[in-house]
Amino acid sequence: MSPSTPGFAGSGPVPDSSNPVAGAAVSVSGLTVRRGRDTVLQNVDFSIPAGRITGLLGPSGSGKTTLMRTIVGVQAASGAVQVLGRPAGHPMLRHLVGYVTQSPSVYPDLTVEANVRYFGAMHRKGKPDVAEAIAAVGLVPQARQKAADLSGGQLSRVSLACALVARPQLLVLDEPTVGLDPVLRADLWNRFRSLAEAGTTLLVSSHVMEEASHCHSLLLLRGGKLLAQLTPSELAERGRSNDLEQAFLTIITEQEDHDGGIPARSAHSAGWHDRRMR
Ligand SMILES: Nc1ncnc2c1ncn2[C@@H]1O[C@H](COP(=O)(O)OP(=O)(O)OP(=O)(O)O)[C@@H](O)[C@H]1O
Repeated sequence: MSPSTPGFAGSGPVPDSSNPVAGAAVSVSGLTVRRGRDTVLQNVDFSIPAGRITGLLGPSGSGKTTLMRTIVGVQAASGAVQVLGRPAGHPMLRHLVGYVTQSPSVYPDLTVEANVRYFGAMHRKGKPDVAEAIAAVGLVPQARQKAADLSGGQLSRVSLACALVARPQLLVLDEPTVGLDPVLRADLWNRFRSLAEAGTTLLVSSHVMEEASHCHSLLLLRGGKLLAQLTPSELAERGRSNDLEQAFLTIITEQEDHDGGIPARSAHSAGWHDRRMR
């Protein structure tokens, strides 16, 4: 949800997120995305359970953003992508799906409150919803400040509030915790958990493997392919380590060996460590 995604603007009744959709919120089958000459997602199949937090994890360039863009309906793709029972990008989904991009898209000349009010108005949300969304992201003290005067982490949280105010059934968050200190990061994960408990489905990308432990289910992407969909404890078991980053690297290495005996270049050339250093 951002000014750069006008497709999400609109009016009309917004279903409350306390009314969970039964079964899968998203199902993807045979998804392939080509960008230019490159195949950036290759024959991907998975489903995302409703009312759960699904983590989308993978090294830089593995296709996380492309996959999220496909789910929210702004990326051309082949294959089938069903979102809340409708094809991705269906006009009815505009009121049901919130998308927070990696780069915060807010109006710099408006205050935090005015930004959130603007997006709330598109979904017929009033003052209490605006106040709740701002409180949820810990920006009450900054509510009257112009967005232009905020830090990078605060700006990201304004974007998140602009999505939360609509109370979407599916919330797609591209690296929402980047640039946040550990306390705010923990606060946000608590908020995500509460949203899921109230029935919202969350798809959250991250490059910080420790964050995987906050998710109910994980999608592990590597080079445009889905390596696995599993729970954090299954990841630890399959990767033979309680360090989830190490466990993922083990799975990557095994996959490369399986795919043709590629030398175990994964740990450092996977982009994973570079990514963590950002
Ligand atoms: N506009 C574009 N045109 C062509 N290729 C693109 C375009 N945008 C991204 N790609 C390529 O698609 C692949 C997947 O990119 P994507 O942004 O989805 O990865 P990501 O996992 O989200 O990366 P990051 O974690 O760095 O944001 C990359 O190889 C990237 O170079």
